Amino acid sequence: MKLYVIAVGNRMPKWVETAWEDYAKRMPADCAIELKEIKPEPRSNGKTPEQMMLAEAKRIEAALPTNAIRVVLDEHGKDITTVQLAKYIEQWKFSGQDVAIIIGGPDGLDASIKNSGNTKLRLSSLTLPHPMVRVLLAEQLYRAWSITVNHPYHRA
Ligand SMILES: C[S@@+](CC[C@H](N)C(=O)[O-])C[C@H]1O[C@@H](n2cnc3c(N)ncnc32)[C@H](O)[C@@H]1O
Repeated sequence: MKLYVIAVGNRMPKWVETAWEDYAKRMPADCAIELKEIKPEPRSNGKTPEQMMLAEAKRIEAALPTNAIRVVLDEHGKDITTVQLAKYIEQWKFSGQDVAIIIGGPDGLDASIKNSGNTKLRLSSLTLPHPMVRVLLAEQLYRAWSITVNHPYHRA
C-alpha cells in the first residue's frame, strides 16, 4: 500500500520540507508516504475564492491515483484518535488499495472534492494552516503506523 498525500501548495518554507522528509523517510516500504503538491491558483488575479478552489479541484482530480481510497482532510470532518488512525491504516492495507489523503489550500477545498471522499477526517478542532497540516499528518501517519507494529515510538 502507498499513502499519497495530495496537498495544495508548493514552494513551501524549508522547515516544512525538512519536517515532511524526516517523517517520510521513517515510513516502511509497505506503508510509504508520497507527497504530490498541487499548484495553488494565484491569489492576485481578481478571482473569487470559489473560482480558485474550483481551479485547484481540477488539478487535484488530475493528480489523484486511479482506484485509490479517497480521504479528505477537513476541520469539520470526523474526529479520530491516533489509535483509530492506526485502525484505518490496517483496513487500508487489508483492502489492497492505495490511499489518497487530500489537503486543501488557503481557502480550503471545493465542495466537489470535499464530498467525493470515502472518508472525511479532521486532525483537530482548530483551523490549521495548510503547510502545517501536511507536517502534522506525516507525523500522525508515522505514529499510527508505529502502533500497528508495536514500535516503541508511540507511548500511550
Ligand atoms: C487553511 S485550511 C482552509 C480553511 C478553510 N476555511 C476551510 O473551510 O477549509 C487549508 C486546508 O487544511 C486542512 N485543514 C485545516 N485545518 C484542519 C483540521 N483541523 N483538520 C483537518 N484538516 C485541516 C484542510 O484540508 C483545509 O482545506
